[in-house]
Amino acid sequence: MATQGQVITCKAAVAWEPNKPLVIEEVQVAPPQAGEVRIKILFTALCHTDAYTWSGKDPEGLFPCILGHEAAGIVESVGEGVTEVQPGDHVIPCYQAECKECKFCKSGKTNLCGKVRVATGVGVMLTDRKSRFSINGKPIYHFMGTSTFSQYTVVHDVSVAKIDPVAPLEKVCLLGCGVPTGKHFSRLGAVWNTAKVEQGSIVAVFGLGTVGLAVAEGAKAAGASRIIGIDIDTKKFDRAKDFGVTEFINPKDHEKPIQQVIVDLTDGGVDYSFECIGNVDVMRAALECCHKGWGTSVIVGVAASGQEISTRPFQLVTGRVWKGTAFGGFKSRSQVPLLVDKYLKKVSAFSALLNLSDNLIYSAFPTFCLLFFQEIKVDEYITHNSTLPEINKAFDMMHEGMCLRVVLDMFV
Ligand SMILES: NC(=O)C1=CN([C@@H]2O[C@H](COP(=O)(O)OP(=O)(O)OC[C@H]3O[C@@H](n4cnc5c(N)ncnc54)[C@H](O)[C@@H]3O)[C@@H](O)[C@H]2O)C=CC1
Ligand SMILES: N[C@@H](CCC(=O)N[C@@H](CSC=O)C(=O)NCC(=O)O)C(=O)O
Ligand SMILES: [Zn+2]
Ligand SMILES: [Zn+2]
Repeated sequence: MATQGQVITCKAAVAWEPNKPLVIEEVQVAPPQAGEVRIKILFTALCHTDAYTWSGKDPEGLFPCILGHEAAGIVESVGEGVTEVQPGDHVIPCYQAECKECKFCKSGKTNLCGKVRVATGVGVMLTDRKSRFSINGKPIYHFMGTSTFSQYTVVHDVSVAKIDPVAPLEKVCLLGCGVPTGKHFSRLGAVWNTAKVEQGSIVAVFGLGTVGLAVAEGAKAAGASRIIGIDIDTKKFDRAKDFGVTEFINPKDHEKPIQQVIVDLTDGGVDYSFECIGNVDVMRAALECCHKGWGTSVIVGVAASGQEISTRPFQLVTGRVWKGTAFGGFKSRSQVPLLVDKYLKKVSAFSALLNLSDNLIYSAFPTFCLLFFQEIKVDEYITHNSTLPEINKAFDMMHEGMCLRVVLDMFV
């Protein structure tokens, strides 16, 4: 039966209150309005950021809401004026929009987009500042402009990446957040976009979850000579070797501050460090373990409301650089489809070569070819598969440190 223009009643995991178990509810999903797209979500993964907002520590967290932002699905219907996708298209909803028109998009300096952020930050759609989700007339807030813990969701058209229909949605759903955030994918992602790790660099990765391991993998591909993985959970260490980590440190094994331990081990500090946890004390350690004069530290983790970073300004005066990254610097609508192509090994070498200067093509060509044609790891980050009704157990696994990504089949 055609559902276009109709309210769809479907199942969704609703977060009624912070920290209270998600409840599988029958929700009503209104048809998309102008500039909106309704998507049938087939697979969604859980990211630590969902747990963060659910915990009540996100200043933008509103309840009741439908969490979820790492997913893939099929367009069910589109609102007026939507031209770039149509029903039946395979898509990845992107929490980071790309309108291609706002000053952010046009700047060439950032992947952040300003078009719908004001609405997605308060759980509504831009057109009328209302939610498309309700339960018996009670509105339920959207989350990150995606709300993928629902069998159907409505998103802004600037937040939809159309992908090759051949791609397995149960795998490429991971390209909606965590993996690209850290991964290089032919000189893209946090390691390349944000920090530009060079051959021979010493890299420290704090936090060996999906995001940290993707950073490690990217650093390895960039030619890092040492990749030091730091985690307080030693069961993370074995798996991390497969993602390129060469040395492990558990801060709990040391009396000295972890930054001092790393400085001592590296003749003055690392060239690059990445904080992939969301802990402001660790962010400080990650900056302070960087080498004087040039060390760069990238904040990837998301810290709780009220938390602030600090260090002695002398750390920066003496040449260390403190940066951050959102979605690894990727432009969502234009680059997520390329990541999918790369996963499918179909992307054209030519388009990537266009991104390189002549000198770089000449000097980096052999390395580039190696990187470009190497297989894209995505499946390796999926440690568990589950279903929507089992979502609370999936989050338990995350909190116990049992998993990397758990992918939920939304219709089982
Ligand atoms: N900036 C961005 O665009 C994105 C940021 N994130 C953020 O990145 C962070 C990591 O996300 P996931 O990998 O999904 O999380 P995760 O929970 O899978 O991994 C975090 C790791 O940090 C370790 N850890 C916790 N406290 C630690 C400490 N004090 N010292 C050392 N290790 C510690 C844990 O044992 C775990 O292995 C989260 O804060 C998440 O919100 C996630 C996606 C995108
Ligand atoms: N609402 C949060 C913001 C958290 C945050 O920084 N999110 C990251 C993505 S985390 C994905 O898993 C991000 O890209 N931020 C940029 C943005 O525009 O939100 C808070 O206020 O703490
Ligand atoms: Zn995420
Ligand atoms: Zn924009």
